[in-house]
Amino acid sequence: MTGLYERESRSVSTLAHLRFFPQAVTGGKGSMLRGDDGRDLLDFAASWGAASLGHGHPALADAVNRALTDQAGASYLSTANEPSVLLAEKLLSLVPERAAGRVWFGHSGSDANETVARAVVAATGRPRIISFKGAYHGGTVGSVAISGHPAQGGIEKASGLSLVPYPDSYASGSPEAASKAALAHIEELFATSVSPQDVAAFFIEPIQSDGGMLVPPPGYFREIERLCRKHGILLVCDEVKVGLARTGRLHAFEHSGIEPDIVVFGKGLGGGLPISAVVGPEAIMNHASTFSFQTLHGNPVCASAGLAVLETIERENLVANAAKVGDTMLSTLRALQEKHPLIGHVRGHGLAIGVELVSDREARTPAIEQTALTVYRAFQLGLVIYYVGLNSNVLEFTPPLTMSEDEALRGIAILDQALSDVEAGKVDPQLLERFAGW
Ligand SMILES: Cc1ncc(COP(=O)(O)O)c(/C=N/[C@@H]2CCCCNC2=O)c1O
Repeated sequence: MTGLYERESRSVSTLAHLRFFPQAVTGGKGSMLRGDDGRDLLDFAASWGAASLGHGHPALADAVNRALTDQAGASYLSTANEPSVLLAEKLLSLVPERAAGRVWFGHSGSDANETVARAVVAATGRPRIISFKGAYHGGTVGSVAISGHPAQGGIEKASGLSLVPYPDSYASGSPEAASKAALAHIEELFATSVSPQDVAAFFIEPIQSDGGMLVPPPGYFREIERLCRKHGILLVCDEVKVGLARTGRLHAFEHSGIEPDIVVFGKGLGGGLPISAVVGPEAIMNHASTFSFQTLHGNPVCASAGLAVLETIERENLVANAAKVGDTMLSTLRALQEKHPLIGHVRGHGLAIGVELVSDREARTPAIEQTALTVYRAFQLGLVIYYVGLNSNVLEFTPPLTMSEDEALRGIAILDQALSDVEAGKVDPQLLERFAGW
């Protein structure tokens, strides 16, 4: 345990802790973080996907410095400011026509999804919302209320919420079986307990990330879109973690061939600064004033960061980089399945990848302790990677969009060693005593 980590334990609250190992950093550049012990750490997490441009990207630093040096206030509540207007105009140009109405800015994916959950009910007069078991839409009261992640069990859900299963092709044995089962559940819901005309919105993740990096079966979300259109249900796509180039397309929903009514952005939009955005139809987004606001929403510094991220994604062709480097990672990880019995399934698109670890391939038994030991050992060897999943057994790869192929292969080599060490019983489970994970 390093000095900084010990000092943190005597000063910073644990309320926000989601800790897997004693990571303590003092700086970073590109795909690298600098540990307080001076170690170079290769970052496959990018702070849960927020550091989309890596660390210390000059375009982001320059944009933030300019916005702070000539500061157009610190909010958009009671004044327009140029950076937030420019960013709104840019986002409107990037989403499907049906969503290109107005843009709301927030600080986080949580406050964005919470705002959508309230606005769709208020604007449509429909009291119900559908979302998925395993979904993580946020950590605030109103976003937890429409989430389905087991880590939030016991926290109150929205009274009109229906949670339905997300199709899991690995658990179901095939994409076809997964899609059929998940769609049958929705048909049953509409036939027995929920009138579709009462449903304001269906919240989806185009890849369910905290639920285990679940990639939806081909055609599944086209069918969900068809049902939504048929019943006048707004399709809300939460692109907070896997959006904005991460999957090798600008929007992750493009892989499913759908056009959401409302698109939610966060995390990587700010490149490490707190900004989120909701882009949706004018009828929803202009339903009222003084409906959802916090003082620093739409501030010009974070809006400038968002503009710099979108411009850098275009200028450095990061959509193509995510696709290329991600394909290399997927094929390299799949090759490792031959060597490591722990690897049950490798899945993802671009730089949104999940590796599910199992202790029994036939039964697909979640390898919960081995997953925790693997990420701890990887950290000891110089790689930062976290885990997700309903059973906390899915390694999550969300590296900076700027990561190079060489860095990707170097990180996978470290992971290879970590898996070998865990499989050989060389990693002491007592290391996990102070790290509760999810
Ligand atoms: C699809 C999706 N939508 C919304 C959110 C909430 O974003 P914020 O944590 O910025 O409020 C998230 C946040 N995800 C969590 C953040 C907490 C740590 C666990 N890992 C995540 O990526 C998300 O993945």
